[in-house]
Parts: sequence; C-alpha cells; structure tokens
Amino acid sequence: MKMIETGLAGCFLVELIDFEDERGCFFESFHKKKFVEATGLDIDFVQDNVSISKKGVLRGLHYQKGDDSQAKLVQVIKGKVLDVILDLRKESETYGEYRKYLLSSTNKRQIFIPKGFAHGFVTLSEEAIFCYKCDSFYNSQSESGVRFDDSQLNIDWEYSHDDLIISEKDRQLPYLKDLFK
Ligand SMILES: Cc1cn([C@H]2C[C@H](O)[C@@H](COP(=O)(O)OP(=O)(O)O[C@H]3O[C@@H](C)C(=O)[C@@H](O)[C@H]3O)O2)c(=O)[nH]c1=O
Repeated sequence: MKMIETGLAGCFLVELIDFEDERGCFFESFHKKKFVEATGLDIDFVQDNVSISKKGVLRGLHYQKGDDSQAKLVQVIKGKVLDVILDLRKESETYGEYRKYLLSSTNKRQIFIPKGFAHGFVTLSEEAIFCYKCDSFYNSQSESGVRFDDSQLNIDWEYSHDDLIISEKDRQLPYLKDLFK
C-alpha cells in the first residue's frame, strides 16, 4: 500500500498491491492494520456503500454536517470515474481548493477523504460500480453539499453540463459562497 499526498492535508491517494495471475487478480481493498500504519490515523469505518451509475451520471458534491461528518475511503471496482474532492475545512490553508483524480477498476486507486471535505464523481465509462467506506453513519438530516456547476470552482467534469445526469437534490445544492451563511 502506497500513500500519495494530494496537497490537501490529511487527504491521500492510496495505491494498492495487485496480485495478477492467469485467473485474474487479487487485492486487499482494506486492511486496518496496514492502513493505520501507513496513515497514522486510527480510523474506524462503520458503513460500506455501493453505487452503480450509468455513463454521464454525476453524484455530488456531498458531505454530512457537524457530528455526522464522514471520512471516506472511496474506490471504483468496475468502470472509470472522475472523482472530485473539495476542502471545506474552514481553518484549512487549502479551504475551497479541489483536486480531481481518475479512479478505475484498472488503476484500483483509492482516495482517503478526511472529514470536512465534499466529494463527488462523474462516470466516464458505460457503467461504474463505486464502493466506499464511511466512519460515520448516513443521516439524511445532516446531508449537504456544493453545486457541481459552481462558477467559483469552475470544475471541468469532462461533459457539457446539459449531457450530465444529476438528481434534482443535487441540482438544488448551494453554491460555495452561500454555504456557511
Ligand atoms: C448516501 C446514502 C443514501 N441512502 C439513500 C438515500 C436515497 O434514498 C438513496 C440515494 O441517495 P443519494 O442520492 O444521496 O446517493 P448518492 O448521490 O450516491 O450519495 C453519495 O454520493 C457520493 C458522491 C458520496 O460522497 C456519498 O457520501 C453519498 O453522498 O439512498 C442511504 O440509505 N444511505 C446512504 O448512506
């Protein structure tokens, strides 16, 4: 397991060791002891989620507020997505900065996203199976997020906005400038 800095404190790209043979491959998607040793974080994941998305589906940018804030370890096990993480930690030197990474079943990269970040992705392949662990339970009352098309962020999602498939809930998310008003 290799941890690659993202330039956003506490947020890492994780490269896994992949064992390939004539049958296919094997990799450990999470090993708590190795993860704690590599990151120094004693993380306690409590919920695993899977979403399956068609090409052009954008989910995000999401986070949970307050005590329900979630750290996440995200990964694609089928297909390819463009993943975006946005630093919303008010005290952070990189507040309002985002990073984009390609995650795919081929590169098997994971992103560890600490609490205080918003997260989203768009599906680039015909279908993507997205799996992630969270260290806090889902609470619909605590859901929040930032608009995918926030002009202050100006994220290039690699699609024309008209071609994206987005939930009505995500279309109603606030802009970054209005988030903490
Ligand atoms: C996230 C979540 C949703 N749900 C339900 C609520 C709703 O009826 C249905 C679909 O929910 P959503 O539209 O919020 O699903 P989705 O847009 O996939 O939400 C996810 O997006 C990515 C980008 C994240 O980072 C995740 O943390 C999560 O917010 O599933 C749960 O029961 N548990 C959960 O943990």
